[in-house]
Amino acid sequence: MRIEATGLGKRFQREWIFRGLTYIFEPGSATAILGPNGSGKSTLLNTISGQLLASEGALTYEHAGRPVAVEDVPQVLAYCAPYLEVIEELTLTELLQFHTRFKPLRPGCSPGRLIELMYLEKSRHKLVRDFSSGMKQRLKLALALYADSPLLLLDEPTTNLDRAGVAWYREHVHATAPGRLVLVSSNVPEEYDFCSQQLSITDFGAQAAR
Ligand SMILES: Nc1ncnc2c1ncn2[C@@H]1O[C@H](COP(=O)(O)OP(=O)(O)OP(=O)(O)O)[C@@H](O)[C@H]1O
Repeated sequence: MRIEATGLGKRFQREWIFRGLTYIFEPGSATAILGPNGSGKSTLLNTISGQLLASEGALTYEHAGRPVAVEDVPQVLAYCAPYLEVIEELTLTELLQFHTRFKPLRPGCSPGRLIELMYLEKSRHKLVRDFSSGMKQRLKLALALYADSPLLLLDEPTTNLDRAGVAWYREHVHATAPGRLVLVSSNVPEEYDFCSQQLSITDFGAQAAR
């Protein structure tokens, strides 16, 4: 997956959140999007994923040498973010069966295997609503990391995770990132230190856009 941003800008009403971003996200690369709270990292990820419309500039997507239309980006995208929820009325097993009908897991990974990888065997019949916040985050991360998708977006991936959870994230992001285009929005080095590229939003974010 390759994404090219040209003169990309986003504003809400009169407030520019970022402006003038020209950048190529190369296939197989991992990029950390860095910046303080409120600087526009999530807005940038949502714009790049096509969920928010850019206010100016252009985004082009390419996968396996073919252009991808913005409306087809959800099919190639796996996204984990604090503001994206899973269906809480289902048990873990039901949720995995439902979710993977639309977002298949990578070859060789089944819902049963994912439960083992998450160390959630004892909770397979528990309602997701009754998961702790850390269990829920591990579930959301596992669904994104192990999705069979060439584009992986992670927004503050260790939210709600304890030390063991952070170590789990690091192990599994290392296992699943290679070969995909990965963007990580973060302030925490241990979330993004595997990324070979860094993009500081303060270079084209709200301050720079004024
Ligand atoms: N839908 C919206 N309408 C108006 N303003 C918005 C909207 N979404 C975000 N903003 C504003 O855009 C700015 C950037 O927010 P954003 O969530 O992208 O920052 P962030 O860098 O991800 O922050 P954090 O690190 O705290 O998650 C903030 O000032 C926020 O209030």
